[in-house]
Amino acid sequence: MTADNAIELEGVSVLREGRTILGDIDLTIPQSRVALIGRNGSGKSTLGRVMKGLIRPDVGRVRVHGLDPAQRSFEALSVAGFLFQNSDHQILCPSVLEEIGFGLRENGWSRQEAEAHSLELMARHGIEAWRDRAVASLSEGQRRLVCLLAVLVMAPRVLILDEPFTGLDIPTRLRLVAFIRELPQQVVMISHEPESLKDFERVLWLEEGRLQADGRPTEVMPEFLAVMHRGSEVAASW
Ligand SMILES: Nc1ncnc2c1ncn2[C@@H]1O[C@H](COP(=O)(O)OP(=O)(O)OP(=O)(O)O)[C@@H](O)[C@H]1O
Repeated sequence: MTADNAIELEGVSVLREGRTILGDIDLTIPQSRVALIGRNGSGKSTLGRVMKGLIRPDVGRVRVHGLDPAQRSFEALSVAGFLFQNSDHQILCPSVLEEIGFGLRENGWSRQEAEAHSLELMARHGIEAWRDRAVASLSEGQRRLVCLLAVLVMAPRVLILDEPFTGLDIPTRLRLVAFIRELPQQVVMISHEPESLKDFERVLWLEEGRLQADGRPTEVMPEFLAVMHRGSEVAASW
């Protein structure tokens, strides 16, 4: 079955060096706000990358709004946008305007068209004055916003955000939370911060590449936090 407004995974496994990084994941995600939580190394980024098509599963099938995200067509490549945890992994161009228009240029838009479209998006977010600034001269929070706009300019139907709040101060984080709240896209967010998940409809908790729990934040978060705090007590008793 394929739904054109949901992310679907059927029997998805990812294996590396003889280890199961993701094991037999079955999911249908029609909700518009979904969080991936879990301890370090539990497979969250891998699952996000599978949804974006950056990793092809060794076993199983993925469909994002009806498309295989690992297909090389423009439609399939742009169905989901991925915001990397570290903006240095995403930034490819020297200036802000070039960075935001890069994906459009790659997809055959002329420089003029890409710049006009990018500037319009920048103006909507009040940063058109940054057009010629070197991306390297921006703060981490500003770079995160540029990366987010470089993803949004492609008009993806789904946004996958890998720990977008890491390293941001409280005001910048709150601005980003508000920004994400208003997005019309379906959002899948990897986050360790319970505070940022208040608006979320569904939380998927991964443990060692498998689904440990799946439900509303009020159902999943108390148990998750209790287990994580027990983990820290074990660490403290070493
Ligand atoms: N290419 C690879 N080769 C071997 N092992 C890998 C590879 N990619 C990921 N892994 C392993 O898969 C596991 C899951 O990694 P992943 O980055 O998905 O976890 P995560 O939950 O996002 O972790 P974190 O919270 O630390 O970012 C880790 O043990 C990691 O070492």
